[in-house]
Amino acid sequence: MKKEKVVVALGGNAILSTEATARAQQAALRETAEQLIAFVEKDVDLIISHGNGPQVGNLLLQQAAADSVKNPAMPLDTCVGMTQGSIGYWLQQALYNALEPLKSNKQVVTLITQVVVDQKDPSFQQPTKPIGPFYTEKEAQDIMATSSNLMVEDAGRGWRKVVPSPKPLAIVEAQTINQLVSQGTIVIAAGGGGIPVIKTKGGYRGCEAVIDKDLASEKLAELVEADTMIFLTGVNHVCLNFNTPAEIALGTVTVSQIKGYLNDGQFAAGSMLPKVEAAIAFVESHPAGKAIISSLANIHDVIRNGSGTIIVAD
Ligand SMILES: Nc1ncnc2c1ncn2[C@@H]1O[C@H](COP(=O)(O)OP(=O)(O)O)[C@@H](O)[C@H]1O
Ligand SMILES: NC(=O)OP(=O)(O)O
Repeated sequence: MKKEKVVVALGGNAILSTEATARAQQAALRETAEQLIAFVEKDVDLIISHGNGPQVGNLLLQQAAADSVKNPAMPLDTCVGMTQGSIGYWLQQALYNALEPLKSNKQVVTLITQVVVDQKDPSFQQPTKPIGPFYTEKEAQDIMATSSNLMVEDAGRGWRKVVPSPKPLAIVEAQTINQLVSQGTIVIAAGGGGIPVIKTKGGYRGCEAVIDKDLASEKLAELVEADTMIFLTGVNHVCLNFNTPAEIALGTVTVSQIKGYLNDGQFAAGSMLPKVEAAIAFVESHPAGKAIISSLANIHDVIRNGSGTIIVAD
């Protein structure tokens, strides 16, 4: 019998909780992997993607700090590839260790993934994706005055560097991902939104940008014809009137209903909005499928009891 194919997009708190050391991120991913084992117990075909905003911004700073003729700073597309490698390594190892007590013979692989974008995407002229550490406004103004960096205020949390974030159009390795997952391998793919590449007459070429991981994960789910797309973030449900006394948690909603809430401005740009947009895009592309937005901590309830916000076709 054909297994359910699930794409899980991991939010920032799955990787980085307190500090950005390798040890702390590996510890966070150990806990994440233990939660993700619920999908192995359910016996689904599993593809996992993840973000890299804090990590790729930190890596760029490290590159700039060490830049010299003999040790040149790497460009942003290469840094995205480097974070796919490091976060993929941590998660892959954590998953193997979490699988060990189950005596499962499941294999786990991290796939370096290139995501095709349009060279003319307006985001190249107007950077929108916050990456790296947070700064005070004063620090941000000083950075902008002394460098070519563009900084913006990020959802009330502080100021961050912003980089272009073009829309994902296609995934170069989609077929390989599908082949691996159909053999029963857990595939970690499109990490950090994938490495942005443009298609030229001479072949694919990397470009300096960071793709939104929710949009890239949706594109991946579409291309591998997933049955279910799950966004795991910091809240159990998408809410109306979020963080107010009138907050209402959404359970199962249709695409039309959630589009209405979106048009009413219920979802914050840069946080819940891209998840809701990606969920809508997935269900519209695959009306038999469903998109779920919930938290890692709630994953057992999502799997067993249909908890979380579930977006379905009308
Ligand atoms: N309408 C909303 N309903 C629920 N959460 C919301 C809403 N608007 C903003 N949020 C916040 O957005 C967060 C998800 O965005 P973010 O932390 O950027 O994503 P990620 O988990 O992918 O890193 C939630 O944990 C919550 O704090
Ligand atoms: N690439 C990306 O969207 O990463 P974050 O979710 O960590 O910002």
